[in-house]
Amino acid sequence: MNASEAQQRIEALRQELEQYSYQYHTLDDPSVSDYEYDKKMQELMNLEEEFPELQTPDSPSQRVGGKPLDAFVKVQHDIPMLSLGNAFNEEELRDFDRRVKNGTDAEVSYVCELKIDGLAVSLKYEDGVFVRGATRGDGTTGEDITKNLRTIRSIPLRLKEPVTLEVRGEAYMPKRSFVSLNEAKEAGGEEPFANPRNAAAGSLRQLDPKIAAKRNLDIFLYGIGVWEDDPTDAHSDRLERMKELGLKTNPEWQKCTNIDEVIDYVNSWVERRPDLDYEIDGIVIKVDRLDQQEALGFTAKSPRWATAFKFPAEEAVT
Ligand SMILES: NC(=O)c1cc2c(N)ncc(C(N)=O)c2s1
Repeated sequence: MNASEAQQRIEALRQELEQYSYQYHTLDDPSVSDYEYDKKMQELMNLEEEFPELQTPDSPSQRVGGKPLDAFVKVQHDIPMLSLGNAFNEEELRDFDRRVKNGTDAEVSYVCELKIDGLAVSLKYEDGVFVRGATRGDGTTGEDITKNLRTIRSIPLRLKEPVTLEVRGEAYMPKRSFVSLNEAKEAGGEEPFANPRNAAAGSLRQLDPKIAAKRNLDIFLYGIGVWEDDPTDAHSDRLERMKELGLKTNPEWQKCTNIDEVIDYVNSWVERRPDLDYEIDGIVIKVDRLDQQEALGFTAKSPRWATAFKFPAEEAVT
């Protein structure tokens, strides 16, 4: 096989492997057997080894990259990753609703989303290619953990369209993975992690990507930072658009036309919380229309157009 034939075969294999990975990790709907996937991946790696000039960083073969880092590089967030104000009961949710209505002139709809108990991260895509991933850090300055985030199979290395944007989300460790990781740690005489959030944070702060790659981490994306020519005018549109681009969003979000519907949604998830395969520590409620978000603005550290209803700490995952 000559270089141009290899180039064609490599391109075809990359497309196939990216689609398989998207089906399996993002849609949770595998389209081929692991054997088939591994066979194609091995063929791609063999071709990239035979023709190293054809290797590119966005190749599916490059998920678990290189040698350990010496340290994490600091990165500045173009738009701060803020924390959320909290509500702990129904009355405080109604107070939030009153404040929102005082700050807007029209009817307000909300979007409710599960508050994932993991590590907040930012993913940057340029012309559709994943170029940088960072921790939230103090909201202004985070750490570059791109190599570790590339090992999360549900993070696409290339979006379905060549869009330039920065998205925010929560990397997390599924409950089942947390239990088996702690069993392995205890069997090896190592200190177990206290909870899945610490396990996810600990895994993503490893300097060696090979360790993160073994931790079966996952992610839900839920927000936008910088987005050139953003075509949306509501948060719910953004969630739909992120999904169209191949980004993994949480399927349980719901639009609510008033605070009573928000309270019903919150109460329903108090009951359903143990059924989830990942930990949540509450519900995030956001004003849906972006122009109303803009009118409401921010306090020194939180948006006025969102709040987090907090659940009591979940009983330990064992
Ligand atoms: N600190 C924050 O702004 C957020 C934190 C989280 C979280 N841990 N999980 C989900 C969402 C969401 N769906 O918006 C948010 S937003």
